[in-house]
Amino acid sequence: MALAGVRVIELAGLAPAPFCGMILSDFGARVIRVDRTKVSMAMDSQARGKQSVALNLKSPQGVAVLKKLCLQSDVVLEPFRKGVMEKLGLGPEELLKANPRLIYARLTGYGQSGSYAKAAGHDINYLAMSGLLSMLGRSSEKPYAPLNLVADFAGGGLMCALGIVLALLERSKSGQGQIIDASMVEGAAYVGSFMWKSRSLGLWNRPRGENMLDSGAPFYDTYQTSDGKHVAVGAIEPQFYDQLIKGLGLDASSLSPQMSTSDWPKLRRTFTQVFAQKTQAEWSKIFDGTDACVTPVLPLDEAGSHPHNRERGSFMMDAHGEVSPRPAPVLSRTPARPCLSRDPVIGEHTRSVLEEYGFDPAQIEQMLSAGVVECNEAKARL
Ligand SMILES: C[C@H](CCC[C@@H](C)[C@H]1CC[C@H]2[C@@H]3[C@H](O)C[C@@H]4C[C@H](O)CC[C@]4(C)[C@H]3C[C@H](O)[C@]12C)C(=O)SCCNC(=O)CCNC(=O)[C@H](O)C(C)(C)COP(=O)(O)OP(=O)(O)OC[C@H]1O[C@@H](n2cnc3c(N)ncnc32)[C@H](O)[C@@H]1OP(=O)(O)O
Repeated sequence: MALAGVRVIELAGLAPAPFCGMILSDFGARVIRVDRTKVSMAMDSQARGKQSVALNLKSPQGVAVLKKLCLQSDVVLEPFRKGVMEKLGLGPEELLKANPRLIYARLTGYGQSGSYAKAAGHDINYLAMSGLLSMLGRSSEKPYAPLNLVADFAGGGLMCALGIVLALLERSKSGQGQIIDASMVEGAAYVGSFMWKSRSLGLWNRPRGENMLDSGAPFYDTYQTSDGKHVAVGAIEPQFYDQLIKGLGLDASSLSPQMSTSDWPKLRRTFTQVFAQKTQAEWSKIFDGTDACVTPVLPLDEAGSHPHNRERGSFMMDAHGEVSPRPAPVLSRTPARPCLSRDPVIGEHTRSVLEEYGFDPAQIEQMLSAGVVECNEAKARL
């Protein structure tokens, strides 16, 4: 796999960093997640392929253990507020001095500088600060955050994984590591660059929810079908729009021109009435195989069984029967091979990892009895 041989130390955090770690693991990196001790259940639901070491970083010995792990690793990924690692004596200065090849990835909401740098926050806050949240939401409704997708995952975990891969590539030429300051505000905004760079095209001239791509256009929206499900319509280009009108059984000459924005509300009412006359499956039968850009709105537990997704194997089932998306993109020669076995129990691999990284059994036993580490391999076998 593309990242085979890369060793990552992921410090346990909330959603974004675990997603970054899962991406690296799916594409072949070895990811050792450092969990807190005295925690019963992992907060990480994106843990496939990872190993878990339970380590108390509030103890000097715990800090020394992490330093030794990072000495022999390629990447350290930390999900904490600015300054936390420095407070622990694990800041970039210390770790890069010991291991100049280390890639020190810092995934935060607001970045390592600026007045908000030490403020708590979550996806919706970062999305709001990026500027993008102001564009999300239907006309006359307040802005809404699309799940915690944009800042946490697209602009956070995924962007941080990109940064790590870029730094690994650069290190293959320079031999040097570096620090990655991954701000979710900036990552989200960067993902949304098109919104800034397409303003000159007049795409966003109207109020929120009245533009072509923000639910203003009737030919770019969702509609309820007679069985209470929905279809998505994205017939932007005239040649696709013509096929939409044809599939709906409407007479184009009786409708207002597609781009007559003042007639969009009336056109939407017409589409709403027509789509409500058939089931989602009936509309799929009509539109599948055409370029009308009409697709079923699939719930999570149906996406994997849709013929197109099934034919591609777009979703995977792990050893426990849990279905989730397969890693993307598909690399032809070195595709990801996601782990299908269960997620690690906290501390399951503490002993094996510490032995591998040069700690002798007596040292491990001493740290175990001192509460510096937790070894839960037995619990994992239950
Ligand atoms: C929208 C998302 C949030 C989604 C969260 C959900 C995924 C989870 C929310 C509720 C969870 C469920 C719930 O808890 C119930 C169940 C519990 C069960 O155990 C698991 C299943 C649950 C169902 C559980 C499942 C899920 O986890 C939930 C549904 C987001 O937006 S996430 C993005 C958040 N923002 C960032 O990541 C930006 C950077 N980080 C930060 O800004 C801060 O970390 C943050 C997030 C504001 C938290 O601040 P906090 O004060 O808590 O921490 P920090 O200041 O970062 O300091 C960390 C301290 O911890 C110490 N530490 C770290 N590692 C260790 C260690 N190994 N040993 C000892 N100590 C450690 C570190 O030294 C710091 O200590 P100090 O504070 O003293 O410096």
